[in-house]
Amino acid sequence: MIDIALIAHDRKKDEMVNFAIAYEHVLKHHRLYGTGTTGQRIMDSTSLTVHRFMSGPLGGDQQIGARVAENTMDLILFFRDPLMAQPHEPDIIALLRLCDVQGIPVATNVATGELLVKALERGDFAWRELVHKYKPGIEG
Ligand SMILES: O=C(CO)COP(=O)(O)O
Repeated sequence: MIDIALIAHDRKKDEMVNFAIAYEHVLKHHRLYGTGTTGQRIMDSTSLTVHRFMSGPLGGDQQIGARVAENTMDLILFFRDPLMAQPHEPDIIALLRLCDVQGIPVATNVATGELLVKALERGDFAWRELVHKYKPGIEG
């Protein structure tokens, strides 16, 4: 079981909901987190439970970024809108930067998201469970 963050910009939320429906059988075995609206949309359309942080523009990306900085988030699925300026662009860039700092897999579009979830399904994220196990103070 790993910790997965699900985030989608407004024009990508339908895509994220469809993704969550399609891969519910995989996602249901993991701890799920999301920004406020994305998390709610997923819960409205699936039987998944998503721990919701703040909405993105109000700091949700930063809250997830804090988990990444602590090395307690294992996979980020962040379907971004490349054609619409976001008021919280610095928060988004900060989150992606922290993923690179910690070497956390991050998908910024649905195609990459599918590849990572298929990798998750076949056990390629087992190494992250070891990170949880051997990191003091982190739930394992
Ligand atoms: O803005 C977001 C990510 O940057 C997403 O936030 P919401 O899921 O609350 O819409």
